[in-house]
Amino acid sequence: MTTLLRRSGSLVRSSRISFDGNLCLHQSPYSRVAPFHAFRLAVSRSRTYATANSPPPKKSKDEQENPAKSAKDASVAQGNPKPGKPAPGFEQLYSHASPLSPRQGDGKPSTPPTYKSSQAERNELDALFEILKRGLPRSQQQLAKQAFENMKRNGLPAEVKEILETKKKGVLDLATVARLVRISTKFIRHIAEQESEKANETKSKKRKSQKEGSESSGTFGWNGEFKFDTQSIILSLFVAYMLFKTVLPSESSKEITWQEFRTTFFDKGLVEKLTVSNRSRVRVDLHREATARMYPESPAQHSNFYYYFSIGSVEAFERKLDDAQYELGIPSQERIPVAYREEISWVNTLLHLAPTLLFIGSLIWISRRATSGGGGQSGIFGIGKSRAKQYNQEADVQTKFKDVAGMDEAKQEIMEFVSFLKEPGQYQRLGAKIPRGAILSGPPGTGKTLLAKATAGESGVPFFSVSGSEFVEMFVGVGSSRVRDLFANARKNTPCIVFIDEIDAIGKSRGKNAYGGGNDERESTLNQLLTEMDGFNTTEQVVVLAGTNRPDVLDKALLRPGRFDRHITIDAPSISGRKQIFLVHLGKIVTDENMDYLTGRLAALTPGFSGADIANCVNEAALIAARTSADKVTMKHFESAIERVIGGLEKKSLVLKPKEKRTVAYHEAGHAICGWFLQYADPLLKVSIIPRGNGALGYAQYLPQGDVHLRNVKELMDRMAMTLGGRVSEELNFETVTSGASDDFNKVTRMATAMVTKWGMSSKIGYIYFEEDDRKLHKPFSEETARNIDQEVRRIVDEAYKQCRDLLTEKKKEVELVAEELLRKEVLGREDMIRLLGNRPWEDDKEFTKFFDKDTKGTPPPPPGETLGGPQGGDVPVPGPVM
Ligand SMILES: Nc1ncnc2c1ncn2[C@@H]1O[C@H](COP(=O)(O)OP(=O)(O)OP(=O)(O)O)[C@@H](O)[C@H]1O
Repeated sequence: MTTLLRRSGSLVRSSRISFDGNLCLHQSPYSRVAPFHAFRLAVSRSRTYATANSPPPKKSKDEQENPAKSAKDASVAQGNPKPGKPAPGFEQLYSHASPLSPRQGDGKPSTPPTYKSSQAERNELDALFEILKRGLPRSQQQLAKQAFENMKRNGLPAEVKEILETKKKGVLDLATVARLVRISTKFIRHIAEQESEKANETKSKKRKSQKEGSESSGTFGWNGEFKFDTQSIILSLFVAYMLFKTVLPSESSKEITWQEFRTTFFDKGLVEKLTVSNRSRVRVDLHREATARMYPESPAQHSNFYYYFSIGSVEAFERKLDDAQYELGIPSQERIPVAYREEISWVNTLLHLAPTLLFIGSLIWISRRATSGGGGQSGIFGIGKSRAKQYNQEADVQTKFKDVAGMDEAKQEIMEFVSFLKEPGQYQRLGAKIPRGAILSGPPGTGKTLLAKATAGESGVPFFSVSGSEFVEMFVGVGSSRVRDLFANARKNTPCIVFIDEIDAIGKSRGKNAYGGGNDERESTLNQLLTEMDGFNTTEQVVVLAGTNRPDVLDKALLRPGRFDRHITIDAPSISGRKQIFLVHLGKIVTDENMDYLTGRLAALTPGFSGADIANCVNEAALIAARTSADKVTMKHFESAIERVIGGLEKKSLVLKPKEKRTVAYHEAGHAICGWFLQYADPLLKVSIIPRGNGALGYAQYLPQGDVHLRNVKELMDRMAMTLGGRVSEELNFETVTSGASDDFNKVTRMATAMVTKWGMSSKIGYIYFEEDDRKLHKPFSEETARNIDQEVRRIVDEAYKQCRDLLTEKKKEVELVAEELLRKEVLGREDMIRLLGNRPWEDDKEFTKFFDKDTKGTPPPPPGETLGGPQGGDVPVPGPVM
């Protein structure tokens, strides 16, 4: 017997018998009851056939005539005079068309009668449940219990009642037991169905509410669709792993020693199979049921759990196992099977691959970071791609020619490109060659980019905008590759406009770099550009526009006809141009000023302003108005904005000493008197001795004498005399002079030098032009000429000085008058000057004066223009062509 027990196979056999035998503990009628699952199969099979094929049972005539009566009779016949209602939740059981279902007259299942149970019957039910339970899987035991409890509580169905009656009589045959099992199964299934229905209902309600929630909030919730993006995959993997870890016991295997293996499992015959992995580890598979019975607390009963032990060598293990089996007397045909296998450990494999994966990952990450900052191209392969931004003609390029004020000639020139892009046929028919491109050159902010955009907007074609510097990269060959890519893109999108801003970054003249060698990368980029521009055929509607502030440094090859055929120069706007630009930008501003007067006055006040300066000024005025909580922008705000743009913010915190203030006032008065009494100088518009942000101790604005294009010697001499007015006034009114006139001297010297070396205004030097080139080490003239130039410059400045000194000596009283008034009021305007000095002896340009002399509202005439001399500051008007 001992031997038999130690044999694992025998143990299993005996355990099965005892398990089945548990069901038969009660002798008599139950003793041969088959396990529950076998009945279940049989019952469900018979039910299926019955429900599918049998017609409802025929009713007797009496039943048909009086169904209620017949039901009552039936109940009475069963010894239960008052049939009750079915137990709640059991109604449906009878509502299915099955032979079990009692039927009403209309063929619909009727509510079956139930019978109140006695205590004895309830005890019987408990006993029946105990028997049934053993044949049920654990998951169903709870449901079965619930079914029996329901019966006890709410009444017994007729059939159950019948079975209990039969049992009472002591004759419970196999067919009756089968009936009992069938009814119980049905109840259990019914309860299970109800629960799952309930669960489904709750689920669908939840889903519905989630859906509604996500729809109403406009966010995307889970809608049953999988999105295969990296983040979802990683998230799902993580959730799956966490679930796996939660559902499965964290310890799915446990190491034991050989001794434990022997005493705990092997000697007790619990081992089913051994598996040797990688010649170092033995997995022990146990007979689970037997182990569970012997060690109820052991984790070994879980299907995913196993024990293992390590071995030194396979040979030693086999020897030990043989010895052990021999000791136990296990015959060779019943010995424990041993399998061998080689396993690959994923963890080890991953650890081996980790450095390589890490390296590749870092490479990809670095390349992405390196290129993503610059303009949207990602990945190391995107480095040679063009970074031009493409503007869509419908959505992005809304600029039209009406938004570009002034520069009528430039617009005229560029208009031809628009009509070429719109109607190419008209040109091609006449055999005209279409210009390939145009270079727009001019000072910063004069509207070159704006004009190019307007060209694209008018012609309704895609617009590629790129800056010259975006071709430049530290890698060799990237520039030319980007040029190639840009033009390839453009060709795919014909007709289109390509705009290269700041083209001088790549288009600089080759070989001009005298020092330090050439820049091969830049030159190869330029060569590629030249090639691409040559590469168009006449039918390709790609127009290349380029903008630059330095047309003088561009390579000649770039400018030749066939590439950039048109050279369009955009200068700082004239007074009428400024007026129009103000008009464009004032469109968005809330103001009730008279537009004609406002734009005229502002244009007069802003000589030398570019379009960008004007846009800035208008915006600044709106900001000032907003800061003071005004409802509209007034002239005062515009004037403050102009002052601010020119001179910077007033520095009220910087308080000058009385002596310094006096010097500044006399200095400014000197300039003002010269400007008032010299015929070709500019009369004062506004002067203030409040220091401003950029280091100037004062600020003055002079009325410009129209847009001047030529200056004669007399005008230049008057301007130089006016510029020296500050210092001369200091000399005449104080014991000593200050450093405040240095910028005046700079201006005067440059004017005088230009008169001598460029404008042929010195009879001694003659009609010679000497180019200033700071990069050249040697001057382009001899020592003697240099000496002569110096003498001539000195002579001219001395003459201007004399002229100024004579005037200010004569007008010493007036200087004092103006200076003292300035000291008192800190700010003087044109009206103050007229009040103090009378009308100017010379006629001023009406174009300008009309905006200031008309000003009867007392608004101080505002000021763009010059900043007044602090120690390092400048003052005095700047004669246009001289500078
Ligand atoms: N003629 C104009 N009409 C209306 N607005 C203008 C005009 N010129 C310039 N502006 C304003 O100035 C801004 C800057 O102009 P833009 O960028 O075209 O100058 P740019 O000549 O290309 O300057 P840069 O040479 O520095 O590139 C424009 O956005 C516009 O608001």
